[in-house]
Amino acid sequence: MSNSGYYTRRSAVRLLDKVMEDGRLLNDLIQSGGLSKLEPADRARAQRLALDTLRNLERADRVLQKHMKKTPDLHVHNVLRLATVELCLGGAAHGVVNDAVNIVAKNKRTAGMKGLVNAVLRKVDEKGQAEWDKLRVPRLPKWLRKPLAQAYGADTMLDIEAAHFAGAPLDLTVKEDAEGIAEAVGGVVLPNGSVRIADAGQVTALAGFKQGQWWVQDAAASMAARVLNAQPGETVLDLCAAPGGKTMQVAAAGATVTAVDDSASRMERLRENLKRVQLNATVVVGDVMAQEGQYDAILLDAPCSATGTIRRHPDLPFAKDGSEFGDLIGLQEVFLDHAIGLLKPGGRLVFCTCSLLPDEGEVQVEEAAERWADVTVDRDAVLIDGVDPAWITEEGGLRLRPDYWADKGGMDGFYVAMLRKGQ
Ligand SMILES: C[S@@+](CC[C@H](N)C(=O)[O-])C[C@H]1O[C@@H](n2cnc3c(N)ncnc32)[C@H](O)[C@@H]1O
Repeated sequence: MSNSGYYTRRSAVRLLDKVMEDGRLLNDLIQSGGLSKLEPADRARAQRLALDTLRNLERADRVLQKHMKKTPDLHVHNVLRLATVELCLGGAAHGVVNDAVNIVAKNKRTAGMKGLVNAVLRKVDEKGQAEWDKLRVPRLPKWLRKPLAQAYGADTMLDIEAAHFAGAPLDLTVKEDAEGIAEAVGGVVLPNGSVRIADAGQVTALAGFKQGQWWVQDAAASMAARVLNAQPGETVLDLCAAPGGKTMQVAAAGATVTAVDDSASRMERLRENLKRVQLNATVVVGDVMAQEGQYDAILLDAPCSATGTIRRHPDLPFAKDGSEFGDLIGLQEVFLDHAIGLLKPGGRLVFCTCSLLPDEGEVQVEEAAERWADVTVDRDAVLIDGVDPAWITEEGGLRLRPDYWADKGGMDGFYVAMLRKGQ
């Protein structure tokens, strides 16, 4: 790391503090300028340091416990955690330890801890790496581990945690010619038609970005629009659409799309995305519940706990505690009922969430089918390319998990189901 290492590391620690203290998500912090004072290369490094620390937090704490009598305050603890992860992943001790000591020393509130930070990190440097290699794969915090273990069993839970720890490759959804694009970007075509790149580097520098030939979207998330299977000329309502990964798939299929989302800033990104890939949609910044009309097909990608995306967002288990999930589940139910009301007779609706919690997937669909006498779950519709029939659940939806396709680099946790309205 260059001599800007100090500012980079201090910024990364500040991100960690805000995730853990204020429950803020890393992406939101970065998008609202959390790293704006850094040069682009240092910004990327700070983000990577924060992500590495969160992914390895349990391991860092286990190593630190051995060399400290008491847990220090959160900020000092985060300085130690970040440095421990760097040291144990092979970082050069001189820079790592000096910067950690300076971060603590230059803050009046924590200056008195600089001796401790120095002493602890010297011990971590001496012994940490040998201890590190013997540590277990980090586990999810109890509040999330418990419901997931209940849903999937203890063994699967370990597989899911291993997938979270492994992180995620970059997946692209292509407009056309997956083989050609895979060759151009040095990737492979996945069984569902997405293109996967193991070590992508800067996304905007990849072949075909400027020409709008593809967009970034996890392979699992791309399954929702594939299940919807929009046809040219159909009217499709994309509810909760921003930043538009699925809108672009539906528009690319030739359907007439209306994309709705109540976040003006996220819809600005959707507009930019549509422009880059040269596709069209009617863009509505508005509430799901305010939508009217009748559509051939609807895609509802409801706001959810996002617990399926922990591979990419290891901050989530530390920023959240599950307390807002009840409200989200309530919202999903209300949105689902409103969306069903907007279907033409004979119309179809895809409900999806990037959640691993059955309450945000299987249970929603099962209960909606009970509430609506003229709505059925179409279990054949989810059997698309790349789907193992064993992934189809009792009520007829598709449960995708991070431990699936383990040999290919996994996939996000996701749920998709197709509901059909009677004539
Ligand atoms: C899972 S994200 C959507 C991702 C998007 N479908 C895609 O593929 O890129 C959920 C979205 O729901 C939107 N949302 C939340 N509450 C909403 C509401 N009441 N009305 C409209 N959109 C809402 C959020 O702004 C967020 O963009």
